[in-house]
Amino acid sequence: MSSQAILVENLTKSYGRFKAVDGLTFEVKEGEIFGFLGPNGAGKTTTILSMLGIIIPDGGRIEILGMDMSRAPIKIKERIGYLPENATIYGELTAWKNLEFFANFYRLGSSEKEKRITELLKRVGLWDVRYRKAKTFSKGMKQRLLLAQALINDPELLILDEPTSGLDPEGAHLVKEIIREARADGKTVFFSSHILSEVEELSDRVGIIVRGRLKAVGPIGEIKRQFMELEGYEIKVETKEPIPDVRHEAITRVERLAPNRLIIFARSDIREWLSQYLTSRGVTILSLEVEEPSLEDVFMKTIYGRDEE
Ligand SMILES: Nc1ncnc2c1ncn2[C@@H]1O[C@H](COP(=O)(O)OP(=O)(O)OP(=O)(O)O)[C@@H](O)[C@H]1O
Repeated sequence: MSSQAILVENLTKSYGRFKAVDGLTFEVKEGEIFGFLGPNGAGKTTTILSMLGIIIPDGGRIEILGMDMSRAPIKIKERIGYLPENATIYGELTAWKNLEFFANFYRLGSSEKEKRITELLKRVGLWDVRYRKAKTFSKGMKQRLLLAQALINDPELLILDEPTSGLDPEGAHLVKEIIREARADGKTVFFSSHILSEVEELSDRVGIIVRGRLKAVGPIGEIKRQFMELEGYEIKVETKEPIPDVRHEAITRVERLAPNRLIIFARSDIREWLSQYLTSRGVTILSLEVEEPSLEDVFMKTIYGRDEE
């Protein structure tokens, strides 16, 4: 049994001459929530559709739950749940009937089917309105019904394309709760979003895609650290006495604001070294701060960063 729920290797897809996905490689581990973050048009949906076998990629390899997508698409689909971007429900059918319709695609006995539908309607908070036509539902209620639909076959892996898109904060919160519960149940969740805060809040690991390419992948904390190593730590130091020249292999640049005030740009956090160095030269430190970029900065710079120009 593989410990990866998803393996995407060197995935490439063009529409005409436009490369929507360009050599994408990442993996999603079993049991984790993986947030696929990127601006509109970055290639998220194209990647997802390739993972589902709906789009045939130009190149690369996709393994889902240890199976090759190009060889076992049907077997794979039986074990995953999918929520498309802008999915629609049957407005003329009740919540119950909507789920029943999808439950009929899977080989479930009728008591098993009823049990599953009951559980899911309760889980997504639609039990009390199960006999209401879905067209009377709010956007958030519709989205929760769609999530229940994606869960109908008790999938091992959930693939959700922009699951909170267009929802108000309350609606988005409920959707996030359902996603967390799915993980608590042992399911793996892959979801896409262009909303940084939500990806940060929900994901165990994150992949950032920009113009068809993966810009970073890993736990948010690690991505921030990697970025800081690349972009530099900004260390501000203020002392009582004038500061002598500071030299360290991690320092990329020094800005002297005053004889006793410096901003040091470095590839690592050298505060400890700096404080020892200055103290050993009889300089009293008044303040020593390091500037950490917010994830917002990381994201923005990843998108509009130098190598993109
Ligand atoms: N069938 C198609 N024909 C031509 N171009 C396409 C097609 N589908 C997508 N594209 C283009 O490929 C790029 C990637 O689209 P994709 O839908 O994968 O991005 P996305 O990250 O999911 O964005 P969004 O969040 O806006 O859906 C976009 O520039 C889009 O215009």
